[in-house]
Amino acid sequence: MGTEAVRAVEAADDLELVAALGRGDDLSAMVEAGAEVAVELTGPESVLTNLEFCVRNGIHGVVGTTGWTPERFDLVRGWLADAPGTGVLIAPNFGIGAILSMRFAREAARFYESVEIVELHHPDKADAPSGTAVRTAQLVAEVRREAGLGAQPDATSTALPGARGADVDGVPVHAVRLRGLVAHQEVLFGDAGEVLTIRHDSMNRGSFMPGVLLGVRRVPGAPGLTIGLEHFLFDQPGDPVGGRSHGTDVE
Ligand SMILES: NC(=O)C1=CN([C@@H]2O[C@H](COP(=O)(O)OP(=O)(O)OC[C@H]3O[C@@H](n4cnc5c(N)ncnc54)[C@H](OP(=O)(O)O)[C@@H]3O)[C@@H](O)[C@H]2O)C=CC1
Ligand SMILES: O=C(O)C1=N[C@H](C(=O)O)C[C@H](O)C1
Repeated sequence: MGTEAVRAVEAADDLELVAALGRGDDLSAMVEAGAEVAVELTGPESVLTNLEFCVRNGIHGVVGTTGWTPERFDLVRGWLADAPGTGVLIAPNFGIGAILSMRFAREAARFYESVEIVELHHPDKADAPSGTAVRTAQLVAEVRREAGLGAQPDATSTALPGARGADVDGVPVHAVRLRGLVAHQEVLFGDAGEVLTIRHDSMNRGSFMPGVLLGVRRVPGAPGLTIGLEHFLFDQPGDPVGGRSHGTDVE
């Protein structure tokens, strides 16, 4: 992802690549190079150190690294509270189709008694379930709560550990790791006599780059923490998903 992002920024006429850092490189190289925005694509074990450095130095952050928890988001909010004017976008998925599929899942959620998510990725992925699946489950669960839908039907009384997936906000999420895959997700909705499947496939990492570039262009104008690229994609006035006020959390 980092290699693709470097290529994408270099190819963009309106952006300038001033630094490209890898493991072990001195983060202060970003400050010395005058970086305005940093794109963070490493792993769950290093993202916090890198992002804290950026925020403390007034460098806006576009973060694709996954493995986030509510406690980790709170840490970022704490740093940003001391850095008014600095923006951080944390995007569980930069793929336009993935963001659309999350939106479609939100739309469908109130109509179905059952919902489960299957995410499928390459076996080099560190975190499970994927950030996208966690985010999708949370969005679906929020809509189910608002619609007054209760717990899902499930008569399972005996199961091997993991057989019913991870419980994310009441939504079972199943993670497949398979050589040959890139990044894929199915959201399965079920009700009496019908099943709706919303599937998205990322065929290569280049597919994430338009979203990365959108984040880089937009984050300087969005102080505070923004979770989800949809807030930059769907920001027409009156749009309930994208409407945002600058300087506050947007999730
Ligand atoms: N939001 C989105 O749309 C997407 C998000 N992702 C997420 O982005 C992250 C990266 O994915 P991917 O590129 O596939 O993973 P890779 O493992 O292929 O690449 C991660 C890179 O980060 C480097 N790295 C590790 N630690 C540090 C550090 N402290 N400082 C600088 N570089 C470091 C690694 O170096 P080394 O080779 O030495 O280990 C490696 O080159 C993951 O969290 C993944 O889930 C991925 C795809 C899309
Ligand atoms: O690690 C990956 O590859 C991906 N990670 C992100 C996630 O965890 O959702 C986005 C995409 O699925 C690819």
